[in-house]
Amino acid sequence: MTDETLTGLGWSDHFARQLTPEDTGLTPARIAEVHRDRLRAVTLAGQADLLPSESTGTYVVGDWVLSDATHAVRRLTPTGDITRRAAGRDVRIQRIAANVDTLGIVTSCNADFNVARLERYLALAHSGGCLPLIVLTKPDMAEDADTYLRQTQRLSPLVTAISLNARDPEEVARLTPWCKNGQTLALVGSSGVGKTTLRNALTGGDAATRGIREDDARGRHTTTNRSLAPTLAGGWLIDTPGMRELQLADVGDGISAVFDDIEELALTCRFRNCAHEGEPGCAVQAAITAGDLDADRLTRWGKLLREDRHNSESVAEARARGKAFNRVVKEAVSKSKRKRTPGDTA
Ligand SMILES: Nc1nc2c(ncn2[C@@H]2O[C@H](COP(=O)(O)OP(=O)(O)OP(=O)(O)O)[C@@H](O)[C@H]2O)c(=O)[nH]1
Ligand SMILES: [Zn+2]
Repeated sequence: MTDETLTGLGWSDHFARQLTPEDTGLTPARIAEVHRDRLRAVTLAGQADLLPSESTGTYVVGDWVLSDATHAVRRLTPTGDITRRAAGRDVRIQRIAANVDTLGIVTSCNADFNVARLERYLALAHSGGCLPLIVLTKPDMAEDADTYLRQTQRLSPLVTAISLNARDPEEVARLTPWCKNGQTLALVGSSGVGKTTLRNALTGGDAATRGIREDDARGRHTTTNRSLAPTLAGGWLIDTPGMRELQLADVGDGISAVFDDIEELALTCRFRNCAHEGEPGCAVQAAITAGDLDADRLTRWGKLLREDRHNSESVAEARARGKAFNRVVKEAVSKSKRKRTPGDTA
């Protein structure tokens, strides 16, 4: 099942390898929208509405499923998941999108620009198994657009950064390499940085942008659907709602990748548990003194690590609590069963 057209939907060997003889008769479908009681999918035959075989919360935009034309019979393991800690008091990891090739991290050349936030998104991209691409919008409105680009390029030699006016379709066309030939690009970033404007240019759509929506007396102001939209270049675009409550959890590997320079230095500190706060023989502090490492960067690394640990620990704790609660319920149920067993005089 390596049909060229399936490749156009984002299919690859990664999914083909998961097929078993039992799947004969089922066809691959890619989830484009998740609704309360049904899934909208794209297939080789066009769009299809499928009934989920698990709770719809199991599926996210970008997932591949095998379908019998009515149901999503089986969900295939994705190449990676973009996740976050769910907003609210419940501690829960929430999948946001799956099978994303490139995470387009959108920020604008103004007050939205924030190095620490970019680093969080880079960690998120790494943990989600996708390539990070930083898109700096509104350079046309900034006097010093180049300084933003330079700061971004300094983040990591592995990061590609592009500065473009999202309102100019010719400039937006520079994003084509990341969303053609079945490639999936997902956009993340604060509200108002230009994601809808980019989406419209890339897909030929006409979703209302923030500028237009502000004139709208009904006060709609956020993009709520997370849908998979075909791009004009033959790829796919996932536009997630403004992730203002982005909380990192379980992305320790991503943080290590983004701050590999510091983690490598830390290996050569005299003490294995060095906190890099002035201990003797600290290689990290030595690098700061020598001007090889930015002290702010060390602070941001520490903050992200603490955030990730806090959120991930809470997740583990919540799981443990859930298990303990289940045990109590089970014990109570089996006790009451024992009581009701006929002939049991105990
Ligand atoms: N001058 C200029 N304006 C831009 C650029 N990108 C976006 N805008 C404008 O900024 C405003 C916000 O853009 P949107 O595309 O709605 O932002 P968004 O990220 O989709 O916002 P949410 O849907 O709330 O997440 C609109 O008025 C756009 O026309 C740019 O590169 N240059
Ligand atoms: Zn140290």
